[in-house]
Amino acid sequence: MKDARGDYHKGPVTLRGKRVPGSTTDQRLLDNSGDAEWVHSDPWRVMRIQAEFVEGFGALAELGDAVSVFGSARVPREHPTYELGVQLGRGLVEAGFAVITGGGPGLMEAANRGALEAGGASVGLGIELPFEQGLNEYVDLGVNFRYFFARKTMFVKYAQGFVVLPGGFGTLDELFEAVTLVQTRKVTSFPIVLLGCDYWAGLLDWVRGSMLPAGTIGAADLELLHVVDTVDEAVRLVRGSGEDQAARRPE
Ligand SMILES: C/C(=C\CNc1ncnc2c1ncn2[C@@H]1O[C@H](COP(=O)(O)O)[C@@H](O)[C@H]1O)CO
Repeated sequence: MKDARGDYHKGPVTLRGKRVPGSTTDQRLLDNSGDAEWVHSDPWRVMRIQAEFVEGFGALAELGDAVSVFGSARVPREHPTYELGVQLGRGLVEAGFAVITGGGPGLMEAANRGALEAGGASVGLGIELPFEQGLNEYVDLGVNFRYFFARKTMFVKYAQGFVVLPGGFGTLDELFEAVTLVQTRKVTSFPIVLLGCDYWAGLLDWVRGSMLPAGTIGAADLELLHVVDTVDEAVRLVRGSGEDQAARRPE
């Protein structure tokens, strides 16, 4: 609406001069003619983003203790690392955790499969991709996201820790998002476990041999990553942190 000075106010936004629209918001709302391009505009995008958060929070609020598992979308079922993923899903459920993955194929499917077969909650947070394959068949609670950043919030908000299986760029993105949140203390008591010493050795060497001497991380930051070779060790590390959190929880 226009004020006495002729300024046009649209929520917190003030428009002046040639930016003042020739029609009011109500006029545009009630005018059914014209093209439908507006549904693809940023304000509508914000509504869809909000809806993703609301739906994600609603679906996961009662999940209970959970661990997010990341790993390659490309590892086939016959590969030994797939079996490691199945065992991880199983081990986490036996330790009392729900398992949250990206809901896709490969090692996500493996962890969901282990979780489901062990009788636990098996969550898949799917993402809309051009080459999307849908949720894997071992997900029993699935939420599909259009936006990576909304989905990432769910991985952190509803988990007590992360276990990271071998993976590519997607897995590294999720790993370093978590590391940054812990490093900047946006989340606390949040173990990040890399499962597969051989696979992760090169990355860890580079972190120690290049990042540390360059001063882009501190020595204490190295402690943020736990690298292990067995499911038992991974589960022990995330369970340990769960106990820390329980001890600090108010009565
Ligand atoms: C590549 C293929 C399918 C991709 N489908 C995905 N579905 C769900 N989540 C995915 C998918 N691809 C990547 N992600 C996320 O990134 C991580 C795996 O990425 P990487 O590059 O394979 O390591 C994973 O944790 C997901 O959250 C068809 O083969």
